Amino acid sequence: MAELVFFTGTMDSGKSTLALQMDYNHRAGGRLGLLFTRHDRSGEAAITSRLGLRTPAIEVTASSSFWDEVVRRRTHGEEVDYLICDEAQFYRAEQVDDLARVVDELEVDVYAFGIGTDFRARLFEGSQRLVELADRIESLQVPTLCWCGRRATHNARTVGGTMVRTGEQVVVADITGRGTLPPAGVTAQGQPVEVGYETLCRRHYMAGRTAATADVMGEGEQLLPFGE
Ligand SMILES: Nc1ncnc2c1ncn2[C@@H]1O[C@H](COP(=O)(O)OP(=O)(O)O)[C@@H](O)[C@H]1O
Ligand SMILES: Cc1cn([C@H]2C[C@H](O)[C@@H](COP(=O)(O)O)O2)c(=O)[nH]c1=O
Repeated sequence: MAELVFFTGTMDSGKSTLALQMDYNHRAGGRLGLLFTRHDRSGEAAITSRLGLRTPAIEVTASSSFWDEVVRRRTHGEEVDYLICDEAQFYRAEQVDDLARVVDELEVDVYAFGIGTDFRARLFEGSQRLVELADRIESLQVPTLCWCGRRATHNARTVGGTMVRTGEQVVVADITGRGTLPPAGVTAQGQPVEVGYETLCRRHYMAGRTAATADVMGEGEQLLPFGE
């Protein structure tokens, strides 16, 4: 039975790496699949991992139809056994419905990867629909850590180094100080903005405390060892 699986975790938790590993393993097992992404940080139609892997992918746009893509390819004799869908938080709800239909009616496995919530701790449209429809939801196994040592659960956005809670939902950018992107992002409309992201535990997300403000912590607050 084909299935729709949603692999989710914070930014930088290894989703794209896992997406490429899944593709590699299925391909090695003789299955054929298609790779999709939307707004990858590289600015290209590709799935890129911070471990250095990069594989070309089909760019999903607001009008893309997964159903049409699979049916068209199969009509031309192409085998399609599975879909790898990265940055799935950016997909429209209708496109996730489409993915579920591809699973149920075409018997194609769909492996979707994405962050659950945005910088305001609100579900992205694509992630919400995946949570509603997926056969299984898998959390990434290697936790990213907050500066305090706790497991990070939230994605904070900084503008010019300061954490913000308002702004456009989609601003493509990297974790501050990591990756190849400068500390700048680009909105869905292509506007440049000075944006970075940082993964935080809920406590520090709610308090608005990023690593930059850790050295001016309130009294009584201590760095915690990993796991607590
Ligand atoms: N130099 C490195 N050495 C070991 N692991 C690394 C290195 N760089 C990145 N990683 C791993 O890659 C993960 C990020 O993978 P990636 O697939 O880009 O994440 P995501 O798609 O979730 O944003 C990090 O959490 C870390 O585990
Ligand atoms: C929290 C948040 C993130 N984004 C963007 C930033 C990155 O380009 C991607 C996430 O990429 P990753 O592979 O999971 O690291 O999403 C955004 O546009 N809006 C947000 O609120």
